[in-house]
Amino acid sequence: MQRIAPKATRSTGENRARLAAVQQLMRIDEEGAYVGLVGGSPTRTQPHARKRDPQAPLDSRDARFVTELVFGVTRWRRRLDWLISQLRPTGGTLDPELLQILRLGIFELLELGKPDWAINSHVDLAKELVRPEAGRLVNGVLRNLTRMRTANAIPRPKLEQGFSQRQQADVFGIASSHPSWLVERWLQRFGEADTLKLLASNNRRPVYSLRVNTMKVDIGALEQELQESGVEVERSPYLSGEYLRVKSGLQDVLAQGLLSDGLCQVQDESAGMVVSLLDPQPGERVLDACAAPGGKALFAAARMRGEGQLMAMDANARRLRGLPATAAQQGVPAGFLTIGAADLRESLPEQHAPFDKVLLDVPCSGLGVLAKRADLRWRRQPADILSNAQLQDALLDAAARLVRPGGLLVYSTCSIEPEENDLRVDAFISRHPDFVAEPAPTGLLPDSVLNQNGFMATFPHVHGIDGAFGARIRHRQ
Ligand SMILES: C[S@@+](CC[C@H](N)C(=O)[O-])C[C@H]1O[C@@H](n2cnc3c(N)ncnc32)[C@H](O)[C@@H]1O
Repeated sequence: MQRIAPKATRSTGENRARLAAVQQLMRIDEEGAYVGLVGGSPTRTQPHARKRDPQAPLDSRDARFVTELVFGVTRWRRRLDWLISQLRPTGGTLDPELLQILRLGIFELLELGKPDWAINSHVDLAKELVRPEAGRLVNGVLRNLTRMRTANAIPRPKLEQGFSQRQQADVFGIASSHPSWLVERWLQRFGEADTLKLLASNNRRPVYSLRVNTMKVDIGALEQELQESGVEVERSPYLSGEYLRVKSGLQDVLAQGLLSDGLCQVQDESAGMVVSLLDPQPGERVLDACAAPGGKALFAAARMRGEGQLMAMDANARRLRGLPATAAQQGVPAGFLTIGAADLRESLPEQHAPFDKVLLDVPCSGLGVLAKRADLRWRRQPADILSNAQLQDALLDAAARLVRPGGLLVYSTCSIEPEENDLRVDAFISRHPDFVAEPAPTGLLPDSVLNQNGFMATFPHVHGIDGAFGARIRHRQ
C-alpha cells in the first residue's frame, strides 16, 4: 500500500532544495560548472523558479540537502539514465529539466531511501518547471520504480554468456556509474575483484581530514576541542601527529571558524604524505612550483616552522589570490613565504634558484579523487591522459633547472594512472641522466603506501583515502 504523508510533514524547504538542485545540475551540464563549487546559490535563475523560489536563502540543512542531491545525481548519472531507459516505455529525448527531475527522483528513492510520497514533490516540480503534462510522465516513471522497490525487483544490467571485456566494462560501468573506458582500463590493470573494490570506493562518502596547523595548536588540544563540541575525529593512521580524520560534523568545524582562525585546514592525507615525502626542513630553500591554491605549501611552511625560504608559484594568478590571507591566518611569518604567478615553462624564478627542494605537484587527470570530484569521471577522456603527460614532461624539464646539485625534486599527482606517475618519472630520468629516482627513505612514510619502486602510491580501495602519487628524484652531485 502506498505511504501517504500528512500534508504538514511535507517540507517546503526540501522542495525549494530540489528546485535549487535542478538549477545547479543544469549549470553543471550546460556550463561545465565544477560540482564542488556550485554549493552556493545558483547564479542562473529560471523564470519559473522566481515564481516558486522567493529570494530567502535556504537554511543550512536544506543547503546541505542541495549539495547531497547535486553531488549524488552527478555521481550516479549513468546508472540513473540507464534506469530511466528501463522505466520509460516510450523512449525518446527528454527535456533537459525533465531529465534532471527524473534523475533526482530516482536518486532520492534508491540512494536516499525517500518514501513513496516524496514523488509528489518531483511531480509538482515537473509541472511548474517544464509543463503540466510532464508531471504525468514523472509520476508514471517514479511510481513504476516504487512498485519495483517494494517487490525488490529494481532492474540491473546483466552480463550475457561469453561476454567480452568491453561488455563487462559496460555492465560494471552502468552498475557503478563510471564510464566504460575507465572501467575497461582498470579491469586490464587490476583484474575484476580489485576493479569492483575501486569502483565501490569511488562511490563511498568521501573521507575528509584536517591538517592541524602545529604552528598554532597542538594536535591533542585541537582533538579535544573538536570532540567536546561534538565533532567526531580520529588520528590519521598515516600522519598521526598532524592529521585528524573527521568521522562526522565537518560542517561544525567550518561553523566554529577553526579554519578561519588558522588552526587547521581541510586536506586529504595523501596530500600531506606528498609533503612528508618532500620532507622540508627549517632553514632550507624550497620551491612549490605548482602551488595554487596552496594547501601543500602551507603544510611545508608549518614543517619548516617559518624558517628558511619558501616560494609558492603557479601559472594561475586567480587561484593564488587567497593564499596570502590564508598564510597570514595560519601564522606563516611575513618574508618567509614569497608568492608569485608565473608559467614555469616560460619564466623560471631563476633569481631565487637554485633550491634545496622543489615540489612539482602537476596538473593531472584527477582520477585518484573521484569520490570527492563527482563530475570528473564524466569530464575525463582517454586522450586527456596523453595530453597531461606532455605538460607533465615539460614541467618536469623546467623544474629540473631549479634544483641545486644534490638537491631534491618531488613529482606528485592526484592520479592513479601509470602514464601520469611512474612512467613520467622513468621518462624524465632517461632525458636527464644527471637525476636519479630514489625510494622514500625509511621512516618518512608507512611502507603500506610505497610501491615497488619506493614511490608513494595511494589507492582509494586500498588505503581509504584519495589516490595520489609522489616520487623523490635526486639531482646528482
Ligand atoms: C594539482 S594543482 C596544485 C595544487 C597545489 N599544489 C596544492 O596543494 O594546493 C596543479 C597546479 O598547477 C598549475 N599549473 C598548470 N600549468 C602550470 C605551469 N605551466 N606553470 C606553473 N603552474 C602551472 C595549475 O594552475 C594548478 O594550480
